[in-house]
Amino acid sequence: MIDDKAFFKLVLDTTPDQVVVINSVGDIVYVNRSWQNFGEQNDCACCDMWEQQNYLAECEKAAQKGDDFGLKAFNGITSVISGANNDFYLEYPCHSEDEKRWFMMRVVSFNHLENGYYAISHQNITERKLAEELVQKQLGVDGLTNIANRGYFDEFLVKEWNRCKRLNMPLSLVIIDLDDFKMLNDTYGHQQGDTCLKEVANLLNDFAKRPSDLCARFGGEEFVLVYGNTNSDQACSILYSLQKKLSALNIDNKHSLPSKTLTVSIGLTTVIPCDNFTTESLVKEADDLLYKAKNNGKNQLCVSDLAFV
Ligand SMILES: Nc1nc2c(ncn2[C@@H]2O[C@H](COP(=O)(O)OP(=O)(O)OP(=O)(O)O)[C@@H](O)[C@H]2O)c(=O)[nH]1
Repeated sequence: MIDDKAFFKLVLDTTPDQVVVINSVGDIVYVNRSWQNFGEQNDCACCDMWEQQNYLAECEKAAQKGDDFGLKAFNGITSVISGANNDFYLEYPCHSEDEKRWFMMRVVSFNHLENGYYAISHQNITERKLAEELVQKQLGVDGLTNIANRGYFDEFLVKEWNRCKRLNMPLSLVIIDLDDFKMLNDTYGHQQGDTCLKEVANLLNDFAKRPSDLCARFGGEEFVLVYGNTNSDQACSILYSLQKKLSALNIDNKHSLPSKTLTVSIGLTTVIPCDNFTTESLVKEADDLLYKAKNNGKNQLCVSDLAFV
């Protein structure tokens, strides 16, 4: 039986997973070779000079900067240290400038010479996550917000267009763009920006309840709403209550000009589908109205009713 410290250290250095061991107050007491390599290649505070670092303090720092995953990691690790949980798993994004990456953190406790220790391993799960993203895309779901994606919207709009054309009913199309979203990203960080997009998407999705309605992410910080069998007045009244609910969310965007909290600009157009129009011209009209709203100072709704033209 081998009982040699150097031997086991070498064994731990063979794993591609980044392993770090902390004590019960979060001080790092051991890291393997993969951990050190990752730190050197990625400029990570916690991997560099690891002997002087406290893992929990690094998670807390990340959480204070608005990193949700930092907070989740902190809570998960402390739950294992306190004995509330036997172990803890967390899948989290760790994208670099030029590469999408995800990792799974796994925390397990063990005792050595009557002291409690916690082995935290980080496994690269990017391949699986990319495969999941691809499946989601094929299913028509936007990976970040979990609402419909652009591809699903394109198909839905054509179907709803044809149905409304057959039944001679109005169809309303709305394009919503978050105001000064770049500022929000720049002020609070990209991750906070992602959280904001998810919050807004959830809210908008609540305003697409009927089978003939759809809320989708059009791209970036733009969303679309389709309302079959809905005239301009009806769509406007939905959008006024949507604007109220959005402003009640009170999402900070302190450097934005229209307001210190997040606002949106909206283009709404309504048409009774016929051969004079196409789905493309409908989208273009809503987009033109959106840009009119932006140019008029943002935080407003611009409307055109083509149903009676
Ligand atoms: N966090 C995050 N940001 C995104 C995402 N998609 C697009 N963005 C950002 O959205 C910002 C859009 O910037 P702009 O097109 O200048 O628009 P804006 O700052 O909202 O300005 P206006 O439209 O004129 O009000 C860019 O900084 C993009 O990086 C995303 O998925 N997550």
